[in-house]
Amino acid sequence: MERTILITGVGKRIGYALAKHYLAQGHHVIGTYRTHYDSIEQLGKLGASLHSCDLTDPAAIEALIAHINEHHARLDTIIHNASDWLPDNNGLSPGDTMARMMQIHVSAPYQINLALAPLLIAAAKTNDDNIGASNIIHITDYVAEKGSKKHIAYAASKAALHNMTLSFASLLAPHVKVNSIAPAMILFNDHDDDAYKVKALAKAILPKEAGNNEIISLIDYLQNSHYVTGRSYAVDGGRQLK
Ligand SMILES: NC(=O)C1=CN([C@@H]2O[C@H](COP(=O)(O)OP(=O)(O)OC[C@H]3O[C@@H](n4cnc5c(N)ncnc54)[C@H](OP(=O)(O)O)[C@@H]3O)[C@@H](O)[C@H]2O)C=CC1
Ligand SMILES: Nc1nc2c(c(=O)[nH]1)N=C([C@H](O)[C@@H](O)CO)CN2
Repeated sequence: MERTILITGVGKRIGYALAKHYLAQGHHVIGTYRTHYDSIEQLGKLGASLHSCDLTDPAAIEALIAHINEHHARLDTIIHNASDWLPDNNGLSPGDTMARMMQIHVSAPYQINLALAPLLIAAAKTNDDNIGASNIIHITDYVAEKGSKKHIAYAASKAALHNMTLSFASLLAPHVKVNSIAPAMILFNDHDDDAYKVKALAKAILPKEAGNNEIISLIDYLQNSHYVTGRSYAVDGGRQLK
């Protein structure tokens, strides 16, 4: 079935891979971005609807919501991917650090989910099996359950994002499923040196950089399910067993 899928943070890495995957499958992708990379041009040429939206800007969030409600007849899936992996020693005050993490990872998804839920419900009802036919996916992090000594505010905000999975799953049943995906070592960053990579890989009993497809395959499964909701799906190489 052809879906309309909203993905936040499509400019690079996992969000970009998700957008390309669903465009290649013939779905309609609505992508938000902050920085206008060449990748945004590429996604536009592939047919994506693209919106500049800094999730720390309330006016930009309101404009995104208004545009989607006015210009998109249906919405089947929201993937909250956009994220800022801010360490606590980032130069901002602790108050500003926590406020930024909660804004991007909690407040923005909260506003978007509440405003666009009617579209998700309406889309689900167009399906023969309309139970659990639409989806919200919150991409959290393994550290939401474990904590992090160097990313305290980030980890707390991802834990709050998972708590919203529980609340929205109850609120939007039976037509909309709401699930978390809690990744660990999916993609290194360009600035990661060999020492960091060795240390990071050693944290899991499956020591590998998992890659985008681990997330893509799980989202494909969640979208096609009609029975899984209110849960977190770990993609972490068995870190809890180390
Ligand atoms: N990569 C990994 O190994 C892991 C990833 N995750 C989670 O998976 C998801 C994707 O990860 P990854 O692709 O590595 O993420 P990145 O940090 O590489 O990119 C995140 C995206 O979010 C955007 N973004 C950041 N801040 C804002 C903002 N204020 N407003 C709007 N957009 C913003 C970025 O835009 P811009 O390009 O402008 O910065 C970028 O497109 C994230 O939720 C992340 O927390 C969790 C654990 C491990
Ligand atoms: N927004 C982001 N969140 C996270 C990233 C990232 O690059 N962007 N990376 C990680 C690490 O891979 C970490 O899981 C390694 O243990 C975590 N979150």
